[in-house]
Amino acid sequence: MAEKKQFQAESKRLLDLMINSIYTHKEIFLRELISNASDAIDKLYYRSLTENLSDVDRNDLEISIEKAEDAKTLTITDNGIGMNKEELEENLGTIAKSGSLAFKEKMAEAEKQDEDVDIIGQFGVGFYSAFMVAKAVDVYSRKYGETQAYHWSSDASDGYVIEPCEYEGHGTKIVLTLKDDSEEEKYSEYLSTFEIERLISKYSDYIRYPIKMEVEESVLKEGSEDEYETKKVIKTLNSMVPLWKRNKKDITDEEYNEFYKNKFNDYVDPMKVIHTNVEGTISYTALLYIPGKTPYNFYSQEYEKGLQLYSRGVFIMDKASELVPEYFRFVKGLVDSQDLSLNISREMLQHDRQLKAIASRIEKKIKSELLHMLKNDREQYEKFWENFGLQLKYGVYNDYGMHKDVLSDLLMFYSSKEKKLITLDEYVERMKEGQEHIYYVSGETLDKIDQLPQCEVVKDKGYEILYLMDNVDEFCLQMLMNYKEKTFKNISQGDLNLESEEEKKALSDAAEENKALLEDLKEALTNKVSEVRISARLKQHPVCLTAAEGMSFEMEKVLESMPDGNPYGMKAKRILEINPHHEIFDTLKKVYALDKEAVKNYADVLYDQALLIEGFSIDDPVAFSNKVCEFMIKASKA
Ligand SMILES: Nc1ncnc2c1ncn2[C@@H]1O[C@H](COP(=O)(O)OP(=O)(O)OP(=O)(O)O)[C@@H](O)[C@H]1O
Repeated sequence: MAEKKQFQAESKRLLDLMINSIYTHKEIFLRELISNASDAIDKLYYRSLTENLSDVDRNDLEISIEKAEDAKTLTITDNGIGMNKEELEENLGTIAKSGSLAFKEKMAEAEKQDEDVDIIGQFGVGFYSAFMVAKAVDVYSRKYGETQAYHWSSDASDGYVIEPCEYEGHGTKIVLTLKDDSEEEKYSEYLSTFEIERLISKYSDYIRYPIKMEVEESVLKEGSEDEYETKKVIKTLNSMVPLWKRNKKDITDEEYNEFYKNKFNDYVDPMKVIHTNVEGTISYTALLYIPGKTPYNFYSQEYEKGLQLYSRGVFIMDKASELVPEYFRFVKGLVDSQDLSLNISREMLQHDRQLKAIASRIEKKIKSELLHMLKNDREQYEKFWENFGLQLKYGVYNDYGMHKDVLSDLLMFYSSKEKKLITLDEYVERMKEGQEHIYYVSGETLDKIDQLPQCEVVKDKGYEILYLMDNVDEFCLQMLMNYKEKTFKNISQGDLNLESEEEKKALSDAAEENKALLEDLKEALTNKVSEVRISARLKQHPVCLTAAEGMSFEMEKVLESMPDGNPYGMKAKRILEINPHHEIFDTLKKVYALDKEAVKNYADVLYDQALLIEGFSIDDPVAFSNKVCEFMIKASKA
């Protein structure tokens, strides 16, 4: 008796999840097993072409399904590449590829919340899904080119066994012993010819190898013209035409969507399907999808971009990353070209001229489809933006701004006007006459930004402001430098130059008159601010903090939040601005006239207030609170 082995810890947990699954779409197990079978045949066929294997004939490659009502077994057989002992162990005993951290975390989360729906849909758990419907699974396999076959078996509860066995030919046979029917679930349904045909046509119709099954058909009796008899015939259940090879107008949305979900392991319909046929110096078909939801690991290193690559319908490789640029890495799909060599390897992809040409056209196609969506279906584009906008902004910033021109028309930001998303083009279109800059300001949330004192004067002038909330936003605008010849201007930084000549004069007079006061305030805030000045941007609020040209506050905050902190202590140069029209300024003047020392406490409190408004923490909250109390007590005595 062969030794019983235990599943790797994660596999065991995944299995338990499957066995006890309440997932309503258990029927997907068949699609998963057929998809594995088809992959295995793909691998063999690919080898046969690249290695000239004479004993593999394309016409013999197939998947077959057998059912036995009495034994309650459903068997799926392929004559693909097969697995040897090590591969059985590695592929079926452990969650090899999916054994990633994110997967484990997600699983722990799902277990905690008793939620299996998400995890099954999101990860396309493949082989293990068999255990949703089977109480025992037997896998018989013989690897192509090897003589010994092996039998892997498990009833899931107690590990698995691998032992040598007899097996004719190469490939894999998977026997599922279905669970017993219960009140809630009728597993025996999966043994009905009608149900199997339905599942194959729903999920696996496009599989490029025949899926065969013996069925009973009523046929005319030999020699008779009206008498029928029931005969057993082998029927091919799938049409075998790859979806992307079919005529676009004959494909329904549902077919596109089902294909996407099956092939790219998603459980939500895609938001956009791009199916394009290009004929010319280089011919190809591309079937591209923009997912309807951000993949759970999209913004992590683990996410692998790329398209599946086919040559004349023969699968070459998964995730050919050269086919989509980094900023469109959310696009999933495949490319099939008759002009590509089957022998193309991953290393060669980068240098392949044809592939580069395809990639460049794909990039243009994606962009034009996105622009089309932006113009014709705003709601959908905004949804797209919420899902993947961040990636486009990174795209502008990365590679020293090399791709900014491709992306600038696709960008969106919230704006002060309606607190809605707008494009840069829309901003420029509705700029007021005489407006020179595209104004922006950064902050945590729309509401917080909208309250910023700095916004007042700009809004008063009737200028729109872009509200930036993502870390990358300012970097992205800095990289763009300008849009349609309008430069970007941070309203929290430097001079805004929005005053009339008259106002300018009044401000410089006030500065001149109060020079000593401003100097002493600055002195009181030594090492904290580089300047205290009369503000040209405040209307109602008493104070604000602005940054000198160069580094902005937002950039400082981003640096601080980096994993290695801000090692060189780079800080934005702080300027404390005081509103000369606010009562606090008169108070300062009065106090200063009576007691020059007394303004120091005012300086501290005003500075701390400005820090809080700007979203910084204050150095000494206790001192701040004590000083505010002191002022309150004094006020009550006055
Ligand atoms: N019929 C088969 N023939 C040969 N190898 C197989 C077969 N079924 C499964 N395998 C091997 O087992 C591995 C694990 O299969 P599983 O379905 O769990 O995941 P996957 O197919 O790699 O991923 P996913 O289902 O998420 O696309 C496969 O990658 C493949 O190497």
